[in-house]
Amino acid sequence: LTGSAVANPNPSNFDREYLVPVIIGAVTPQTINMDLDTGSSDLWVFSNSTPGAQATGHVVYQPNTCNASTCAKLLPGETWSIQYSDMSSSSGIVYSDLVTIGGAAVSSQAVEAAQIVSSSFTTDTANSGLLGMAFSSLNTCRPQQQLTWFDNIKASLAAEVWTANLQKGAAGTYNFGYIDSTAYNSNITYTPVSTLRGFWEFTFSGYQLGSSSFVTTDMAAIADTGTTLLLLPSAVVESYWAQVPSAHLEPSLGAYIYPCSATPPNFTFGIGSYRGVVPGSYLAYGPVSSQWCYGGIQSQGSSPFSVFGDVLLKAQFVVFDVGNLRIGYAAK
Ligand SMILES: COc1ccc(CN)cc1O
Repeated sequence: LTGSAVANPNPSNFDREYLVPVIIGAVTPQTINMDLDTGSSDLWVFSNSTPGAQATGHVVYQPNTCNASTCAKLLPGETWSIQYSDMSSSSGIVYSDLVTIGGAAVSSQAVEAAQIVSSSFTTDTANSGLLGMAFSSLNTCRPQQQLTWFDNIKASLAAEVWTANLQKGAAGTYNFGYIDSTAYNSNITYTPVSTLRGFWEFTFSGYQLGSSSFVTTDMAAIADTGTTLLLLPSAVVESYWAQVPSAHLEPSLGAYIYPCSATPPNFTFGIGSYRGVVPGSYLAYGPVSSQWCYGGIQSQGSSPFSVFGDVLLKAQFVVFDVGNLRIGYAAK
């Protein structure tokens, strides 16, 4: 078994997130566009349990709890509640239902129906749920923790692996169970993943800012498709933006902005001896005014790891190798 699904950048703004059409339900299937998120492990959707004012503009999951084996089933007493690093949150109840992604189906997947969503979810009307693809240890369902879609399907797949091939301003692909050797043009460099924090956490071997020399230093990072930007230690971020005249940390935004007339420098990361290049044009996130643009590299703050978000991931072919607990990067 294998699967392949399209990854559509959020239509309105600057590749803020990538949405995947997910088919939920057997008796009355619904296609729900969801943000595949390697930084979390809950599969949750806007639903008929979400207050109307919070669900306006969203497709909502309507579980068909009919009386056959293929119907949705409420999991009695199960609830979930999650808060993300951007302080957004959601919570609700849990059903079991058929969930198909790119032709690969899980018959009894925990589908977490939202009863409450925070405002930034409500306003993001292109996104009707999150599809957690981190490790199941982070799943918030209680009292019985639930498995991610990938954990449920992995034994049926040709290989316990999936890949992300995101694109700048264009549709990309998530493939499940196989590696498409036509999708990249360098060898894939793998490095071990630590699951101790439940994320796709790994060590990268250093970085290069623009045309400066490569700084060799082991650093921790997570690969997070659910984070838009590239988050690095504040000292590195300061050095990066120092290369752009007039770029500065804007106190009112808590973020670096730079003159839209400038193109930011490239960012290169190391995985062992592999060098992954993020073109400067990928690090231009979008305008905050007619003159000033929001940088694609920002500080990781007090986080103990950097966050390789979409602005970096879209420049690479990325292999999430669950079977071997490793992550792979290749140029494309
Ligand atoms: C408000 O939108 C989101 C909040 C948090 C995540 C997960 N990092 C994904 C989102 O699309």
